[in-house]
Parts: sequence; structure tokens; C-alpha cells
Amino acid sequence: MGKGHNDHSPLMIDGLQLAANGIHLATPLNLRLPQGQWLGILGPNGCGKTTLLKTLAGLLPAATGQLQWRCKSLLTLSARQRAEHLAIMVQHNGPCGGLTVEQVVALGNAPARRLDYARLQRVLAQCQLTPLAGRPLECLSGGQLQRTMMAQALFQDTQLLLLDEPANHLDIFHLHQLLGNLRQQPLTTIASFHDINLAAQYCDQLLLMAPGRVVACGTPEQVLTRDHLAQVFGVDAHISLGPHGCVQVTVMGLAPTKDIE
Ligand SMILES: Nc1ncnc2c1ncn2[C@@H]1O[C@H](COP(=O)(O)OP(=O)(O)OP(=O)(O)O)[C@@H](O)[C@H]1O
Repeated sequence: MGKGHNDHSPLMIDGLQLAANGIHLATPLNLRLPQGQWLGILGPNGCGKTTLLKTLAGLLPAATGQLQWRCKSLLTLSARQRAEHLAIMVQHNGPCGGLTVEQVVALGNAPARRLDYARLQRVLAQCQLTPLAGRPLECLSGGQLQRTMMAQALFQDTQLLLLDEPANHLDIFHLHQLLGNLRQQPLTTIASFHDINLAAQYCDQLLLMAPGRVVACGTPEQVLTRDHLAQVFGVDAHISLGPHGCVQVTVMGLAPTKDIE
């Protein structure tokens, strides 16, 4: 991808407090993410995963805190300046205005840059969208629409990527083809997941949220414990090491005392 990297400059989140959707974290968020690493956000419905991602992207205001990327404070940049550094893929649920897949992906082009048509075709191919390039968005399946939104974020060509439920609607081929492809690129990525095993497979660090608080943050081994999963999701989980060497969670049933927040 086109821009110079600084491998020693991590993403730094300091004292971030959410301000939107009535969510107030008991303790403001602090974390570090080295260049190229993935952070997965996990937590039950409505706990604030999307709110956190949109706050980091500057789409929602933060009450306090800093988001620094390569020594730049992203939350204070204009939307246009921020788009040079950070792209977010959100779930598409609005009208499409008759635009085609190719036109929607091209909207990811940063305003100041000339449209690179060859790169646009590469991103379409990367997301297995070439045969669908001319199709109006209204005529796509859920998974095809999801890949289109992913392609739009990738076409923005930033080194920092935020993905809201990237696995949504994707069949297992497209899921692993896309996530595997992304993991081979030097993109620092924060993504929300509902599939805990998928998050453990693709992420270096996990952030486990409950409504209004961060329960745990660390490696998948540190975060995916039986206690944490009972506390946050109310499930009785068996934790093992999967054949690929990643933590694997098997839900045995609901936790004996369903003590979720
Ligand atoms: N536009 C909005 N206005 C007011 N409240 C909102 C808005 N969007 C979301 N919320 C509320 O904010 C809370 C957090 O929502 P959010 O979408 O961040 O949760 P989530 O963890 O991503 O959930 P899910 O797993 O269901 O996608 C929820 O209680 C939700 O009802």
C-alpha cells in the first residue's frame, strides 16, 4: 500500500471516554497497538462496540481522551485530514441512490487524490467484486454488500483500519479469504466481532466489553477465560488450544448462575 510506514509508532489511546449513546465507561480507555497488529473488540449486544469504533473514527464525539497515530492526534483533525490516516467500515443500511459497486468503492478515494483506476480494480479483485462491479447496490446480497463496504474502506488506502463486524453476512470462504488477505498487509486494525473464535484466530489483542466498562484487555489467552465469558456473556465455556494454535472457546451451555450485566 502506497504510503511510508513508521514501524515504531504505535496507535495510542489515552483516557478515552465515550460521549455518545448514553455510554459512560467506568474507567476511560487506555491502550497501545503496535503497527500491523489487530485488536478485536468483543462484548454483548448493545455494550458499545460500534459506539467505540465510531468514536475512534471521529464519527461520534469523545468526552475526553486522545487517539494518536504515528504521533498525530487524530481526534482533533478535520474529517478530511483524518481520512488520510484512518478508514472505517460500518454496516451499510442507508439508501444507495442507484450507485454501482464500483462507484461506491470509488467513494473511498481520499478527496485530495486523483482516482487511481488500476488500484480501484485491484481492490475490487481483492474483495472478489470484479464480476459485480457494474451492479447497483440495491441488487446485492448481504455478503456482497458487506464486501463492497470493506472494499470502500480499503480503497481509502490508510494504514489504520476500523472494521465494524467484518464477518457479518460472509460465508466461510469469503470470510477467511478477506481476513487472511488483510492480515498479510501491514494494516493496524481494530475490529468488532461476535464470533469469539474468529477474533482469537485473527487478533493479537482483544478488548472485552460489558455495558459501561472494559472487562479485560490483552492477548486472547488473557482475555478469553471461563470466568470472563461467564461474567460478560452468561455462558459456560470450555477453553482449549485449537489445532491452529489459537485459543478456542466451546460453549457448553449457559453459566450455572446467569450473572450477566
Ligand atoms: N443513534 C443512537 N442513538 C441513541 N442510542 C443509540 C444509538 N445507536 C446506538 N445506541 C445505543 O447505544 C448502545 C450501544 O450501541 P452499540 O451499537 O455501540 O452496541 P454494540 O456493542 O455495537 O451492539 P451490537 O453487538 O448489537 O452491534 C445501545 O444501548 C444502543 O441502543
